[in-house]
Amino acid sequence: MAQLERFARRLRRTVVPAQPAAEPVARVRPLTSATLEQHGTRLTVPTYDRAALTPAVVHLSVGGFSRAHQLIYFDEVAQRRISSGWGVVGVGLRARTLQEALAPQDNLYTVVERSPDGERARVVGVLTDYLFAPDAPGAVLDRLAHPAAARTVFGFLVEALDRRRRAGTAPFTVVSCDNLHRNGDATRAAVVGFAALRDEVLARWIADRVAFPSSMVDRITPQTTPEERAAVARRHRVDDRWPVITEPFSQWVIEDTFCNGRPPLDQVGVRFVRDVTAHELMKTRLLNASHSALGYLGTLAGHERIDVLMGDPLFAAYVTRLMDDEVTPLIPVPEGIDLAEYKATLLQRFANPAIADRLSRLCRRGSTKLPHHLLPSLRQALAEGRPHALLTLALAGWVRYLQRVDDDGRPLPVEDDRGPHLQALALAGGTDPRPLLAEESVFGDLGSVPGFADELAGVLRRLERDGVRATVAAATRASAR
Ligand SMILES: NC(=O)c1ccc[n+]([C@@H]2O[C@H](COP(=O)([O-])OP(=O)(O)OC[C@H]3O[C@@H](n4cnc5c(N)ncnc54)[C@H](O)[C@@H]3O)[C@@H](O)[C@H]2O)c1
Ligand SMILES: O=P(O)(O)OC[C@@H](O)[C@@H](O)[C@H](O)[C@H](O)CO
Repeated sequence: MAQLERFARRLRRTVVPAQPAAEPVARVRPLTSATLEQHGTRLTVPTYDRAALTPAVVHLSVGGFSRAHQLIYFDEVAQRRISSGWGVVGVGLRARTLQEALAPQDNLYTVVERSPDGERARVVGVLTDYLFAPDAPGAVLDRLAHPAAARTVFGFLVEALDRRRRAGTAPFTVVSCDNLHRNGDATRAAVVGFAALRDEVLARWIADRVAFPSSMVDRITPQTTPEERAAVARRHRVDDRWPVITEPFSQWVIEDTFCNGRPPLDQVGVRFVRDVTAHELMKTRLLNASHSALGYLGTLAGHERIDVLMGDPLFAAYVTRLMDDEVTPLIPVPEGIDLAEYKATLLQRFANPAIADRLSRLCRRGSTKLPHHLLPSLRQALAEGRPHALLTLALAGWVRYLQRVDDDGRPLPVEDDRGPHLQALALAGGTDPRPLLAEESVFGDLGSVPGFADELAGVLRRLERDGVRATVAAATRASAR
């Protein structure tokens, strides 16, 4: 629990107050290598020689989260002079926007860590280069191994590994940082499967020689809004085109199976373990499932932010009971973790008003998240005859959300690649979830578990008849008895 204790200490420590005391207002300067020294009088900036960094890590798909999480750990490795051997090259596959933002600022960017007490900002320098793959596939492959034309993450990885194999070079380790069950195994299956489509020998070489450690990543990082960008300029006098706002808490647990050198991340707070499963289950089944439950039910009740929702005793009690009564009995406790303390920290993190995470972010991509975070608990509770009314209510919240109207009749935006299809099924069923539950790619066999469809239908009827607040209150009361 050392990490959690550090987190609590950091929350208590005084940092830049959200409303700084009056002081002479410094000029807002752009962020570039040339202005770093000036920003250094107000913010933490890289003090290491960026030009001396070896670009040893390629991060595919750089988003707000990776900039606030994985890259911070590598930045710490450089900043604390542990090693200059772990610079990061970012690769974008979908959108050019981040490259457009970072190129004029020499790939520097600001991360603002916000707690209820105030905030601290640092400039991250460990991103030595950023490539937009569709514009520069050869350069991306050069970084990973050496050139060709690929389009997807798997295409790039397979091509690069093939070049290494042909050149007799050792393969690299592939670390997945997605919130997926056994994310390393899932990545291995996808990469090996992709390779097998073109060359069985290559596929076997990858299966035998490449390490795909699973990892658990955690740091709540909302999407940066234009208002946040303006606030960073106002408070920290740094004109960053795309800063990142994040919380003080951060956790990264990785399986110790690297095949070709391991970054010294253990010296900057990363935990290496033999098997990450217990950590991953704790995080995804408690944090991510609760996020989804609060996202859907809170949105139906007309809320927009999770910190405000957590200030509503009804929802705070609901999520506490959901975690304590229904999820905790189903998950193993990772070594060295005090689950009660972990859950208390989660409640505190959700309620952090300085982060003000939007429920719309928590609601997106339900069809990919629920099958990993919520449905496994529900299925397991049903199989073991354990309490599951609050999990069922969370699922009913998603069904109602797919029907796209909140309790006051306001329309809801659904951000999900499979949204239109699932919405049509949810709407066709009304309070009968059977058409939706028949979608086995999302629900597996849940629809055929005896009695479950009727149970879910009962909750959907109550939501329609009594509204979300009364339904949440009744289910939480019943759980407490
Ligand atoms: N934000 C958080 O609090 C948080 C915390 C832990 C884990 N995560 C995980 O990190 C990942 C990114 O989240 P984020 O908040 O940074 O989002 P984001 O929208 O800021 O970044 C996502 C990035 O991935 C790219 N991308 C999306 N789909 C892709 C695809 N099919 N192929 C290649 N690139 C693709 C996007 O272009 C973008 O650069 C998600 O898997 C999320 O679950 C996020
Ligand atoms: O990023 P998503 O859409 O998979 O999930 C939304 C949040 O639950 C997630 O980003 C959490 O904030 C994160 O997993 C915390 O570490």
